[in-house]
Amino acid sequence: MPSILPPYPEHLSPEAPLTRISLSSLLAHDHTIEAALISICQSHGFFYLDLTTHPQGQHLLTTASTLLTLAETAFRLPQPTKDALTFDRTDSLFGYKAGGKIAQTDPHRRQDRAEFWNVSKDDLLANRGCRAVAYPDAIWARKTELRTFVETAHAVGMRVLEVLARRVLGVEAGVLEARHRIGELSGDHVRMTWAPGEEEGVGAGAEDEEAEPRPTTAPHTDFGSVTLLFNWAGGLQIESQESKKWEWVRPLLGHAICNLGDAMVEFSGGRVMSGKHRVVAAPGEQVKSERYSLVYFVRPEDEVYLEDLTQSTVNKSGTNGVEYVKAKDWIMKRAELLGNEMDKPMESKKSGQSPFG
Ligand SMILES: O=C(O)CCC(=O)C(=O)O
Ligand SMILES: [Fe+2]
Repeated sequence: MPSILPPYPEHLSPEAPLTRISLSSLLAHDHTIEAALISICQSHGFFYLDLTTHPQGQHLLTTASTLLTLAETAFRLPQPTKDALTFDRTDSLFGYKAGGKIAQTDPHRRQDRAEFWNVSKDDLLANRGCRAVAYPDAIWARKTELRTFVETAHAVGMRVLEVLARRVLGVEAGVLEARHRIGELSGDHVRMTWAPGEEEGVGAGAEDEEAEPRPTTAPHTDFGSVTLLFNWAGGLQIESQESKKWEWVRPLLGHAICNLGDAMVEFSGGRVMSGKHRVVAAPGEQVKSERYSLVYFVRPEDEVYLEDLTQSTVNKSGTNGVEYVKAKDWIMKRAELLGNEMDKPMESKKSGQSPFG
């Protein structure tokens, strides 16, 4: 945990009612847990993943804590060093993003506060054909830990996809597996995020519940398949499907927060959900603390079509009225919406639009 974080407020409402799924049970193919997972994915798509009782989970927890120390170093690099590695969003997703961006999907058009370092899975694993982005030495020196984090997080994501393939899409487990091979080029990456602390009283819900807070990370749905998130301070909120109100997500020790992204909405023909979320100033006394998070995005391979896999025959040419795009193009289009340069929202068949995840 970032050095001595003040406690999360005891009573903070509304709180997102996230179910806890045990990684041990999931890896043991426990039917009750699989059923719970399916029902979550068909409603809001967010859950806590209890990592405490399985060696793979414990490994993720230890590595996440180690990588937090890397994040502390990487965001403290001189601003010109960070700026020089800014990704341009039309060509690459990997490198640095400063705060101050306005998301196209944010109706309030407020500048975000979070900085990102996005480190590509393909660079870390030296996958054939990767672009080999130049990361700062401080990051590259920790590539061994980053690599094991990638391998374990990817394996956990694949287990989630395996359950959904068989029991929601009604296809063989291998159908999704074959579209998310770790050794093939994809938009998968480790994201470290950082945002400065704020003055007391500026947090969402602090005084005026209706006031629109400046986002740390603007409202979005993730656009990959599965996301694994580690955060230590509060501030993450999920939009309730029913009330459309923002609900707080309490960080839980020993747990990751797991959610589905829009690629899974496409693959499943709309049978699963990618929940809309955002990050605002941490609640209570935590508001003054710097906020870090660590994310792994499992995404489809670059050459994979974002098609509805529940349909047995798919016509990619568009002559049946539906034109499918390849994951690489889809992800780049979504990423272009990150900044404030773009005016046009892009079209999607089923999922909500978001510039971030
Ligand atoms: O920082 C967090 O808690 C969430 C970050 C997030 O949603 C994202 O990077 O897509
Ligand atoms: Fe996200």
